[in-house]
Amino acid sequence: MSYLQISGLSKAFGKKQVLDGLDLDVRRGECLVVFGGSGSGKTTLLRHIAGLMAPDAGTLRLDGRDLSEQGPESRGVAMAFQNFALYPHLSAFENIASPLRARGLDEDTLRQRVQETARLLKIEHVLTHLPRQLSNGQKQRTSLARSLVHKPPVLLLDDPLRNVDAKLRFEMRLEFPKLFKASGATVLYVTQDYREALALGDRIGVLEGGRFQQIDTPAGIYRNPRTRQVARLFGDPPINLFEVTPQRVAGGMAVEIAGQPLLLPDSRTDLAGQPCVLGVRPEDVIFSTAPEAGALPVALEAVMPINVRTVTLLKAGSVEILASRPEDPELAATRERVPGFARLAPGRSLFFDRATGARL
Ligand SMILES: Nc1ncnc2c1ncn2[C@@H]1O[C@H](COP(=O)(O)OP(=O)(O)OP(=O)(O)O)[C@@H](O)[C@H]1O
Repeated sequence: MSYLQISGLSKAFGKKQVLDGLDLDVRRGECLVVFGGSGSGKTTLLRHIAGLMAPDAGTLRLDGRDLSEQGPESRGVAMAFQNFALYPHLSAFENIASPLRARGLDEDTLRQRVQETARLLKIEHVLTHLPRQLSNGQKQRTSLARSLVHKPPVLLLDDPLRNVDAKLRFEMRLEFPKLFKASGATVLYVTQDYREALALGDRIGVLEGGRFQQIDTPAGIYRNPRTRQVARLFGDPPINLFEVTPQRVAGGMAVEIAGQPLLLPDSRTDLAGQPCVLGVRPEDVIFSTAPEAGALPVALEAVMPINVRTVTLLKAGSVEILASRPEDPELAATRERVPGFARLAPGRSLFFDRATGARL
């Protein structure tokens, strides 16, 4: 059942049609990532949901209620921006408490809520600090705590990791899914980074041309992109694209690449004779030096080692272990705790001296 329902949302700025009849259904408690290039209208969409902007056409409903008559403060929607502005003269505690004070909450409940949220974000130890005494990561967490503290039913996050360093981005990406689930909020999360989208979204909406081109799970978007454009947006190195006309051959179907035949492993006989574009992800191209029937003759010209991986956080008691595997959207979509076992790859352990740090 859809919780936030947007139908036919349109918005133009002058001659520029930014949103063009956009439809979106968000389920209660899910994290929906709004993914799209710069200027595709992601922030504009969030501003409409928050009530900071009125649409030219279309309707927005939250839990069955029409939002058009409701001002920003009565919608139950919290929005956090790229630049998390903290009040410089207030402690982290008071910054987090500010939305509760504005609502006139009693002191005991307020303290309890702030503590609880700070614990969730691992900033209990810096609550007395002023913003200038906080590291960037702690500032980030403090502003997130401020967005979460009054338990908004809907949380809108506008590219919150855009301006943070790589290490913090990585840490927060690992923590966000658990944090969102613990908060109970329905989250709309804007990003331009496809890895972040794959890592965080229960579903991802690809915004282009004023509408969602596809809304699907990360694995669905990655494995079954609806268009060539969507296929190209996800994946680094990008998907290989070849203009081909599949033909029936003895043993199945084949295409011609650079004048040489390549046997297709999938029997798409319905495409025989139809000019089309073949898309193959780099991880699905298998190179070998041994000749194989139906394989395309190639030469390996260059090698570039890069890390396109799916990273997992494992816990043995309270000990955290990072593990990574080749990019794996199915695994990346895991939100539940999965019991299992960890082994070490043979011949890869490095030992260092405890006192000097020297390699043993
Ligand atoms: N208030 C406004 N007045 C005029 N044009 C606007 C206004 N707000 C947004 N735009 C234009 O609408 C388009 C979409 O802007 P928006 O900020 O929604 O994009 P975005 O997808 O969030 O981009 P980015 O990822 O770069 O933040 C842009 O071309 C922008 O210049």
